[in-house]
Parts: sequence; structure tokens; C-alpha cells
Amino acid sequence: MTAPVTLALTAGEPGGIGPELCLQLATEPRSQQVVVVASMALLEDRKALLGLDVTLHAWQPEARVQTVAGQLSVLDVAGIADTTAGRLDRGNSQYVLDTLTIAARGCLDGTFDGMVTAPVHKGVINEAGIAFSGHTEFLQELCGVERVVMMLATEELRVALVTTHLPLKDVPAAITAGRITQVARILNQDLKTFFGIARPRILVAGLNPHAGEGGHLGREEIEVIEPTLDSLRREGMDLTGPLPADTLFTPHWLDDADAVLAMYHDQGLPVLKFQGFGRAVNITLGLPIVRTSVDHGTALDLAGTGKADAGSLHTAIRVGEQMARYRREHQSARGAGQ
Ligand SMILES: NC(=O)C1=CN([C@@H]2O[C@H](COP(=O)(O)OP(=O)(O)OC[C@H]3O[C@@H](n4cnc5c(N)ncnc54)[C@H](O)[C@@H]3O)[C@@H](O)[C@H]2O)C=CC1
Ligand SMILES: NCC(=O)COP(=O)(O)O
Repeated sequence: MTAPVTLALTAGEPGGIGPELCLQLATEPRSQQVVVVASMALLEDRKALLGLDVTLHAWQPEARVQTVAGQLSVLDVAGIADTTAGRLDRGNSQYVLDTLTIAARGCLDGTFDGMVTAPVHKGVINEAGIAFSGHTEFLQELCGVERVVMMLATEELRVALVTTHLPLKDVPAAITAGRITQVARILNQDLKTFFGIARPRILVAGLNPHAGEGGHLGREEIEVIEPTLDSLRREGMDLTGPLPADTLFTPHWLDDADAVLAMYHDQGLPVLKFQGFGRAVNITLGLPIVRTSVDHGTALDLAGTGKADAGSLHTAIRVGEQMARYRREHQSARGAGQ
């Protein structure tokens, strides 16, 4: 029998739906071992507000992880300032980042096999005077790696991004041969490692309308993207593009592809969310740890109502578990070959 996977689940923005999604999880039995990394006081308050029948157990390393309905293991994190549902409080920002740091360090030191994140509010963290663009960039820095890749996925579609949380005006300058090369290599490798795809078929979007229309609507395709893809093809990658982004997302192309590489956030993610919002997963590729997340944000309008849908959280946990298992197998296979 294979050893169970233990995942850390950060509860995200205290004013958002993250805490109640974590509690909702505990209302059913689960096959995965999940430890919620959050303020115990916050979870107790949200539980009381929603009238949920869940017992919270303080968890520490080596302790048993609760998996039966009505029981939840919690790694208590101190420092919360305000537990009110639906309200942002910049005084909570350091606490929110502490939950991420504790979960990530726990993955790095082997306490956890991976981490799953509920949504944070990027704006309020910045309002607290802490520069923060997203989990993706935060974990890249914490783990000390030069490049990571954001990929959102449903059962039918995977979309990865060359650039992540950048103002649109800064995107063209960030589309460099170096960045495309790093991102494509990570995507190609992690599709093999975590998804068992022997030779990933990747569709690459252009940056400009009609992929630049032969240079008449922008020259990034001719000057940067095409030569970089040619060079990556010589490494053995199966890349098609640069394709016009407006026609790339059609069955003609997607039926024979394993993933799409979009140049920027709002080129790729609206399509993915239109196709599968509420059941998609956000995965950070290229980290030394496993990290998955929900496809939605903090939904302050729903916080404290109990109406938030936990579909994407279930997907994030399921995919996080699969990835942690793949990583284990991959590492033990590498270890055996050494
Ligand atoms: N992984 C993360 O940490 C993410 C964080 N965010 C952050 O969330 C904040 C709010 O972003 P918005 O653009 O307003 O997106 P949002 O996803 O929070 O809300 C968009 C709409 O979807 C609904 N919705 C969201 N999640 C839902 C769920 N589980 N069940 C039912 N309905 C749901 C909301 O009620 C709202 O009407 C921003 O600060 C953003 O940066 C956004 C996406 C991911
Ligand atoms: N649109 C995805 C998103 O904003 C989540 O970003 P991250 O916090 O996972 O980096």
C-alpha cells in the first residue's frame, strides 16, 4: 500500500470565501490528508457564523491528520487582526503571507507533500505596504527559483502563461527569447513529469492580433517568438505557432494539443474560465514543491453566506494529490537510476 499524501491547505484572505471552503471540506469524509494552515480563531468564528458541525483539531507534525466527516486538522497561525466575513483588513496581510510561508516551508522540509491555496486578495496586501503580485511570484521567490509557470487546467484544456501578473503595458517588453525558452522548457518538462505525457503537443499563441499579420500588426512574432520556437523545436519540443490567439482556441487546433501557451494573463485565462470556471485548477509549475490552487478569487460578496461552490477546491486537492504522487514516483525512479 502506498503511503498517504499529506497536503497543507492555506485558507487565504480571512474576509473571503477561503475559510468557509476549508470548513465545507470537513463536512464530508475525504480520501486525502489535508491540514488547514490558518488561524484557529478565524475558523471557529466562520464555523459559528455558518452553524457548521465541524470539530477543529490543533495539528502538529507527526500528529494524525483527520479525514472523517465533521473533523478537521488545523495548523494554527497567529497574528490575525480581524475575522469578519466580507471585510478586508490590511492588518491581516502579514498573517496571510505567514500562512503561505509556513505551508511552503513545510513542503520544502518534507512535512507536507504539497500545498493547496485558497484565494488571497492581492490589493489589500499591497495596501499594507507589502509588494505582492500573487502566490505564483511569492512562491518563486521563497523557493529561490528563477522562473515558474502559471498553468490553469480543466479536464479538457490546459493554459499556461509566458507572463503572469504584469500590467498590460509591460507585457511586450517581457516577451523575450529567454523568458519564452524558460517557460516552454518548464511546461514541457512538467507535462511529462506530472501528467505522464511523453511528448507534449503545445500550441503557442502570438502576442499581436492575427499573430502580427506578417509584421503589419506588430513584429514580436517575427523578431522574438518564431526564432525562439524554432530553437526550442531543435531541442525536440512539439510546438505549433505562433498562432493567432482568436482562432487558436477552436477544436481545429485544440483537439490535437495537450496545452496552450498564452503570452499574457488575459489572453489565456478568460477562455479557460469560460470553459470551466468552478472546476479548474491553478498549478504552479517549475517549483521544487507541489502547489495547486482554486480558479477563483476571494469572492467577498459571498463570504459568510455559505453559498460559495467548493468545486474548484476539490479539483485543486485532487490534482495536488496526483502531482505529489507523480513527484514521489519520479524522484524514486531517479533515485533508483543513480
Ligand atoms: N488564487 C488566488 O489567490 C486568486 C485571487 N484572486 C483575487 O481575488 C480578488 C477578487 O477577484 P475577482 O476578480 O472579483 O474574482 P472572484 O473570483 O473573487 O469573483 C468573481 C465572481 O465569481 C464569483 N465566485 C468566485 N468564486 C466563487 C465560488 N467558489 N463559488 C461561487 N461563486 C464564486 C464571485 O461571487 C464573483 O461574482 C482579487 O483580489 C484577485 O486578485 C483572483 C483569482 C485567484
Ligand atoms: N488569475 C490567477 C490568479 O490571479 C492567481 O494567482 P496566484 O495567486 O496563484 O499567483
